[in-house]
Amino acid sequence: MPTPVFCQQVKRGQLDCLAIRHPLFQTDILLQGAQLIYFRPTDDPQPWLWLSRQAEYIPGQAVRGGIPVCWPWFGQADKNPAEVQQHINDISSAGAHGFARQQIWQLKQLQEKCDQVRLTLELESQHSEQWRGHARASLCFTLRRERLEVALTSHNLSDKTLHISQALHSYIPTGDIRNSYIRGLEQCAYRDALQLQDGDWRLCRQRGAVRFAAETDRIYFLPQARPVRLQTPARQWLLSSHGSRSCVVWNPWIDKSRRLSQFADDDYQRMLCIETANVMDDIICLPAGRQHTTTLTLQRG
Ligand SMILES: O=P(O)(O)OC[C@H]1O[C@H](O)[C@H](O)[C@@H](O)[C@@H]1O
Repeated sequence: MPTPVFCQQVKRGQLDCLAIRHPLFQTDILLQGAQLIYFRPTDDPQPWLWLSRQAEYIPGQAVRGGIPVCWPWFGQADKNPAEVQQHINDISSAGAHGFARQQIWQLKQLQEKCDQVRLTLELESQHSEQWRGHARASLCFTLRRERLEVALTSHNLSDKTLHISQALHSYIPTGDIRNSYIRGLEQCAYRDALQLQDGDWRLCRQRGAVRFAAETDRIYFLPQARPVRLQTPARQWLLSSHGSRSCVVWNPWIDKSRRLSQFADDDYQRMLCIETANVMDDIICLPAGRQHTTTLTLQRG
């Protein structure tokens, strides 16, 4: 790799961080979890991702904000399809959202240009205490003034079929959650993780825009990849995806905010998560040697 001009490795608390100071934008990406925690075009006064003011930068603990990577399983292990669970050694002790967000990724590629920076981080996972699988996760960031693109590739390095659930767990800022809404999910079926019906998360259908007036934790199923628009009081965001047919929408609201780590009691008013996912019916099935890429593009709407 040529000597970087815009990118340098710095410390954020106890964690190593790639700080990119390009004339057109600024980004911070932690090597732990390949977690992007900051992105702001130089001519924009506001960062594009929400990051907790109580964020802690400690080894082995995901930071609350930015874009954590949930891989090779999403959410609680026991809520995953049996195909995903079969690769997890001890379901009862398996942490939520897999292990990739707590591990150190390696910088494999950095390409700096006058209008963009592209960098790729990789994590190779062999059989471990937690997981029976051999796969490589690569996260390629393409950073430009007008858009942020994140591509997560899972590559099955084993000789057996592998099943993965995952999400790019984007935390988006809003000035006021009660005056924010999402368009693009109208008529989509979703599972409501806060309502049980016959032992399963209740299956519902979205009527109109998604609005927020209570705790929200839903998995939407998209019949085909389509962009999602978030309207907040001051801004509109456009999230586009490829390789994903499921989208998680989450806001912890009042009670859960009090229980969350690295989260102020009133933070729920200023954030929401729109997660580009591959979960439930949309998990990734990778035959030996195959790979799959899921891409999120975030831009101002
Ligand atoms: O607190 P974390 O492990 O980061 O999870 C935060 C949230 O992630 C997802 O959005 C899940 O759907 C939620 O159920 C969960 O509360």
